[in-house]
Amino acid sequence: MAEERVPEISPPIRATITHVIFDLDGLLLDSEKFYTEVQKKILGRFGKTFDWSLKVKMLGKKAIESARLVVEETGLSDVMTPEVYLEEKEEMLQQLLPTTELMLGVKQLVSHLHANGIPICVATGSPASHFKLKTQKHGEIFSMMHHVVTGDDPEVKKGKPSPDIFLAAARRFEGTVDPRNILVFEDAPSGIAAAKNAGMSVVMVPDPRLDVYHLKEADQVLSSLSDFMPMEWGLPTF
Ligand SMILES: O=P(O)(O)OC[C@@H](O)CO
Ligand SMILES: [Mg+2]
Repeated sequence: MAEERVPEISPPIRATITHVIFDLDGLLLDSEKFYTEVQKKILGRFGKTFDWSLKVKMLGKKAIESARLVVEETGLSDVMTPEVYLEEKEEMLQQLLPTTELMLGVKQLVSHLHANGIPICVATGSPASHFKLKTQKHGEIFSMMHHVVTGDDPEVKKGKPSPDIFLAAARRFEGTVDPRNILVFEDAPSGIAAAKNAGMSVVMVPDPRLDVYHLKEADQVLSSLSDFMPMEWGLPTF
């Protein structure tokens, strides 16, 4: 008797994606650990600890917004302004950021989307000067990005969870792009909220230490970018 062939069943398409926006820190780059290290060192000098709950609030934010949060929430306001706090961090970051490595699956996914003509870009809360330092070893990957929007861009009035940065990133693609056709990749709760506020779909690749309640607004949650299935989003398959 001939063996019965079981037809392959494709998963339903979640959305029809034509354009992709990548977050940077903690998503494309393993750079959050450097910001954490520097924050711990500065706070340690004042006998303060830098805990995970504060780190979660800072993820994805513009540098000055993060600095304000640290200074206010750790009671440093009497000894330091957010601006001085940023300056304190800078020297150590200048040493650490150029050593930044890519996260798992980045090379494969970015190269795949680029090779298949899907317009891709970066939207990061961090400033342009830090983008340059962090990406200097990874020129090939970042040359595939159509554009980069950083947190100090004049169009980014408010950081994530405001949709400003993702709407600015969408405007800089060629032609008019409907936000419903844009997929954002993010690691931060504030970034998930920003993408949803911009009317976009969002795949979250969270730090495993994040509490599950932070994951619920994401359209999909993955352990790493290497688990992403383009077909589920109407994108060309690997
Ligand atoms: O928006 P991203 O690229 O995550 O960067 C902002 C912040 O998380 C850096 O500590
Ligand atoms: Mg991030």
